[in-house]
Amino acid sequence: MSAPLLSPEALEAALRQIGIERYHNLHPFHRALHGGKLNRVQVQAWALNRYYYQSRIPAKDAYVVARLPDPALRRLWRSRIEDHDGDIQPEGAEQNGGIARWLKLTDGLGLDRDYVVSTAGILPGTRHAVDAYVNFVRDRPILEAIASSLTEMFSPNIISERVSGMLRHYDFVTPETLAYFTPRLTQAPKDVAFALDYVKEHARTFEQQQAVLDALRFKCGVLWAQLDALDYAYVSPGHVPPGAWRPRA
Ligand SMILES: O=C(O)c1cc(C(=O)O)c2c(n1)C(=O)C(=O)c1cc(C(=O)O)[nH]c1-2
Repeated sequence: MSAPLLSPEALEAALRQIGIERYHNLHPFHRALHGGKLNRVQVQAWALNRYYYQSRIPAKDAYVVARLPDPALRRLWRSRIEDHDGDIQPEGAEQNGGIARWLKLTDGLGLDRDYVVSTAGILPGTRHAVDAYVNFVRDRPILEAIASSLTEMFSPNIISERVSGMLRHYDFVTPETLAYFTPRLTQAPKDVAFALDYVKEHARTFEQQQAVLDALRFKCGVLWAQLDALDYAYVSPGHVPPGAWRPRA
C-alpha cells in the first residue's frame, strides 16, 4: 500500500525532520570542531577540504540555471553564483565573493593559497562526495536538483554555533578569518525561501514527493561523507590517504 500524498505543509515538515535526523551538525567531527576539541592541524584540514565544496557550489548552481525553463527563475538562482564568485571588481580591488572569503580563512590558518586553490591535497572522500553532488544536480530532474539544496534550511543554526564556538575555543581563529559565514546567515534564508516554495509547489505526485525527500537525504549524505573522510584521516585512526595534505613536521 502506498502512503498518501502530502500537503505542502506536511512535505515541508517531512523535509525538516530529515534535517533533525541527518544534518551534519550531528557529526562527531563538527561537534569536536565547534567544541574546541580539535588542534590547529585538524582545523586546517577542515578548511582545506571544505574549500573544494565552496569552489564547486557555483558550478553546481550553473547547472541549475542552465536547466531552469524561464528567465525569472534563472534570475533568482543566478544570485547564488554571484554570492560565491563575487562581482567584477576594478583592477587591483579585493574580490568579494564567498570563495574569496573562504581563502581568507585558509590564509588566516596559515595554509598556502596556491596549494589550497590547486585542491591537490584534498581527501579522495571529499572529492567524491562533492563531485557526486554536482553530478546529481546535473543529471537528476530539476525538482530533485532544487530539493538537494534544501540542507541550507538548517545551516544558519550550525553556522552561528560554529562561529561562536570557534572564536571561544581557538586562539588561532579571528572574526576576520571567519567572515565567510556572516553573509551566509542572510544568503541561506534567501536561497531557501525560493527553493522551498518551488519544491512545495512542484512536488505534486507521491513519486515526486518521495524523490524530493530522497534528494535531501542524499545531500545530507554528501555533507556527512565529507566529515567522515576528515575524521578518518585527521582524527581517528588518522590514516591520511596517499597524496592528501599532511602538515609539515
Ligand atoms: O557551513 C555549513 O555548514 C554549510 C552548509 C551548507 C549546506 O547545508 O549545504 C552550505 C553552506 N554551509 C554554505 O556555505 C553554502 O554556501 C552552501 C550552498 C549550498 C547548496 O547546497 O547550494 N549549501 C551550502
